[in-house]
Amino acid sequence: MKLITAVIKPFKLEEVREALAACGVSGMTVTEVKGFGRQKGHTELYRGAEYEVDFLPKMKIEAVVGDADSARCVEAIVNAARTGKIGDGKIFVTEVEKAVRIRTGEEDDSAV
Ligand SMILES: Nc1ncnc2c1ncn2[C@@H]1O[C@H](COP(=O)(O)OP(=O)(O)OP(=O)(O)O)[C@@H](O)[C@H]1O
Repeated sequence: MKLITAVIKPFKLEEVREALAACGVSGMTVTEVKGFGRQKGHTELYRGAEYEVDFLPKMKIEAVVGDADSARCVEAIVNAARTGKIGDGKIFVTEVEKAVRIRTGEEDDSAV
């Protein structure tokens, strides 16, 4: 299994959620975060206003998916989250050793 962590522009959350659902992703965790990338010190547009600050609001999406689905999900996120402007975000993919659905005790691929 893989953990896909995507940091995206907040207004793209719904589009990314729909794109992941279309990929068969059945669960995800979303957190409001702040961060910066290379654009630090430069101007980024957020809700129509220009900011020159260190940290900008972002949404972090975490989804654990089967190995076979990972590449397709990453592509779906890229397509849904891209505006072509700075600050579109990043995607990180990491290995997941174990998953358990607490209610049933199902494990790994059956649990995600
Ligand atoms: N190396 C990193 N490690 C962890 N989080 C990161 C990293 N780079 C970016 N992020 C997170 O992703 C968010 C969006 O990154 P951002 O799109 O600004 O990256 P960038 O490299 O500057 O790309 P761009 O040139 O498209 O703006 C940041 O606000 C931060 O929360």
